[in-house]
Order: sequence, then C-alpha cells, then structure tokens
Amino acid sequence: MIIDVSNLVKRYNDFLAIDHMSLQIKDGEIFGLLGPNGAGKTTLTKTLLGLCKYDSGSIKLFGSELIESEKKIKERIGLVPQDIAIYDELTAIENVQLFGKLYGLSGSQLKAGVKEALEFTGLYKLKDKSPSQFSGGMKRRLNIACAIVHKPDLLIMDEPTVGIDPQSRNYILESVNKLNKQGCTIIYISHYMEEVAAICSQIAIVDKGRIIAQGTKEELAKLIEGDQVLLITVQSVDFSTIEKLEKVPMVKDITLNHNQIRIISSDSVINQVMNLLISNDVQINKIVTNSPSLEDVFLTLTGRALREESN
Ligand SMILES: Nc1ncnc2c1ncn2[C@@H]1O[C@H](COP(=O)(O)OP(=O)(O)OP(=O)(O)O)[C@@H](O)[C@H]1O
Repeated sequence: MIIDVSNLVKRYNDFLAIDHMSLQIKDGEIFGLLGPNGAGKTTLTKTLLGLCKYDSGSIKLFGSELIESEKKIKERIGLVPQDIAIYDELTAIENVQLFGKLYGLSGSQLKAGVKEALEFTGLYKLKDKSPSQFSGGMKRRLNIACAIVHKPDLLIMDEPTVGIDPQSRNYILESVNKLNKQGCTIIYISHYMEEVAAICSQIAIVDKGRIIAQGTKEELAKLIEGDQVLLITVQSVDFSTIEKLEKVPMVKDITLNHNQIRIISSDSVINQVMNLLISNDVQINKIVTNSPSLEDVFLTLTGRALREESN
C-alpha cells in the first residue's frame, strides 16, 4: 500500500475540511480523486505532503508514518500543483534544475534527471527559452517536468489540464499513462470526468471532506444501475417549475445547466415531466434519454455538478 490514510481529520478553525477520511491507494494505481469545488481534495494532498498539519487520524506513506521519516518520504513524491509553479525569470532547463536540487539531486544524477524530464515532456528543444514565451499547455508540461525530475514513486497531479488546448491535454494524459507504466503510482485530481474515466484504474468521489464512493468506473456506474437520465432543452424555465419537477415521484436528482434540465430518475418519468412542463408553459426544444454516465453517478451522490463554473 503506497498510501494508507485512516480516520483523518483536518479543520481550518471551526470548519471541517477533512471529515474522518480513510483512504488506501495501492502501488501501481492511477487513482482519480473527483469532487466539486471545496470538497477537500487539495487539502488532502497538502496533508499527505506534510504541507499542512492535521488534527487527528494517521497517514502512512510507503508503509511509514508521515511524521517519522518525512524527508525520506517526500523525496519519493512529486507534486504537480494546481497553480503553475514555475519562474519566468529562469529558462525552462533552469526551472527543472531548481526543482531537481530542491528534491535533493546533484551532479550527474541532476543532469540526467533534468534531461530526461524535459525530453519526457517534449520540451528539450525549448530548454533555453523562458516559460513566459510558452503557451498554457507548454507551461503545464514544464510544471510536470519539474515534478518528475527526481523520478518519484508517487506523483500527485492537481488538475494538470486546466485551461489548455486538446492537443496538450492528450499529450499530458498519454504522459500520465506512460509514467504509470514505468512504475509511478499517480493520484490524479480533476474536474474533467471524461479524463478520470479514461485513465484512472480506481476512482474516489470526495464531497464535504469525505469519500462518498470508491471503485472502478464500472463499479461506480453500478451504484445507479437501472436509473434513467433525461436531458431536456427548453427555451427558458423558472425555479418554481424546477421545484415542481423535483416532487415528481421517482425523480432522484435535477440539475439546470443553462437551458438544459437534467433529470435522473429510478424509472421512466417522461410523461409526467412533459405534462408538467407543458402545463407550466415551458417551450421544449429537445428531449434526449441517456443511460447514466460517471457524471450522473456523481450528481446523484453529491447533488452537485462537478464543474460548477459551467453552471
Ligand atoms: N487555508 C485555509 N483556511 C480556511 N479554509 C480553507 C483553507 N484552505 C481551504 N479552505 C477551505 O476548505 C475547503 C476545502 O478546500 P480545498 O481547496 O481542499 O477544496 P478542493 O476540493 O481542492 O476544491 P477545488 O476543486 O476548488 O480546488 C473549502 O471550503 C475551502 O474554502
């Protein structure tokens, strides 16, 4: 077991950010952490890295208590932070060298690690350029190069594909798979359900500081097996109509995203929903029925959309 978290509690003053969380991550996994804004994902990773104190519980990394052998443990971990942490005043290669030194590398080991990390992220040819001349995707790749220069056994990636073009995104996802095949265990935090579904061998859904479900994507989909998803595009709809829809028997969850109403129900509710919308003068533009996706599992369990900014 690479990570063994037991009954972890972390408070910010009176606010409970991690609520008695237990989590085990096996060697060799690409472990996806999914959760809405504020669920506690970053706090969890900071706590794992010893960057933030916790109130109670225990954390074992690579079989040792975090507090006992912190430095030795930290050298085996790489972090790709959510906010890009690179310096425009330094060239790409100088950035990777700096992180290599911070992770304790020197001499030929540092030189080899830096070259490999830059080659791995496809940035070697641009090594003498300043990141200020890089695109968003290239900056993200440099951020990754800095995190893997010391060849970590565990890599924590906190939303590594935010705000980049699809080509860079694919490059990063392929890199994650490649690193994993080379033996690196990965914790992959993302708001992008499709990414997590595509690359993660195990997925935990985090909400309000707790893990509310965990498994492979197939196991998670089974949690709402038999449910139905109805997507209705309307001209406009008011909240009182949405409230009426919530009261329709068998409806488990409703979200409104722009002009699209998404209804998850335990049986078909098309007739009742249509009647209700028509009697409330809602103009319907399109209706689609779907089988539940990972996103629907998430919505059903948390009652919240994963990408709140798109709501
Ligand atoms: N230093 C802090 N002081 C007080 N509250 C904090 C602090 N850091 C985080 N929080 C709160 O703790 C909760 C969990 O935050 P955290 O950043 O871990 O969530 P997250 O799941 O990573 O969210 P996001 O997806 O938006 O990055 C949030 O409600 C946040 O406001």
